[in-house]
Amino acid sequence: MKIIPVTCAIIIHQGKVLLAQRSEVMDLPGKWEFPGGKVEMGEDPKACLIREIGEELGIQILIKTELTPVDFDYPTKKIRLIPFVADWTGGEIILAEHAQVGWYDQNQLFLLDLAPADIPIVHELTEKWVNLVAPNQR
Ligand SMILES: Nc1nc2c([nH]c(=O)n2[C@H]2C[C@H](O)[C@@H](COP(=O)(O)OP(=O)(O)OP(=O)(O)O)O2)c(=O)[nH]1
Repeated sequence: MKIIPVTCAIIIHQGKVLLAQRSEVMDLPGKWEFPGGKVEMGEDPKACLIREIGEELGIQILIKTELTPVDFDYPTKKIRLIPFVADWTGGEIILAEHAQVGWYDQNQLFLLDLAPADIPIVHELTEKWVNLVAPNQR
């Protein structure tokens, strides 16, 4: 089975992280994830993420750092989830696809019913938190 590349954004704002809950009509209904989506043929992953965040949330982001991609096999597909830490630089959030979004403290993330591919990313985020978030934002 071919691996589908998917980008996702860890948007950190005022010391909190934006998580989105997938809606009933999406794959993995009800699961929480970092917003993003599939990379199109020939598309640069960062360009994909900027496009997906614009489409899904209606906001602009500035991509800062890439975390470690996660390969995950779901029953019907294999994905490579490519996470980028990003700042929210403009626009107001208007949901186009997700059921809801929320801003969470780093230590609340494991309380959510996360998409399984996101769990290693949340671990890495927790480990690197002090390096990723300035002291006045924590
Ligand atoms: N966007 C995103 N998708 C994730 C995450 N974790 C995870 O397992 N996935 C899965 C869910 C989907 O099976 C796949 C991404 O599909 P998607 O539905 O978000 O992407 P898309 O908007 O480009 O898809 P489509 O509706 O056009 O087919 O990756 C995550 O943190 N963010």
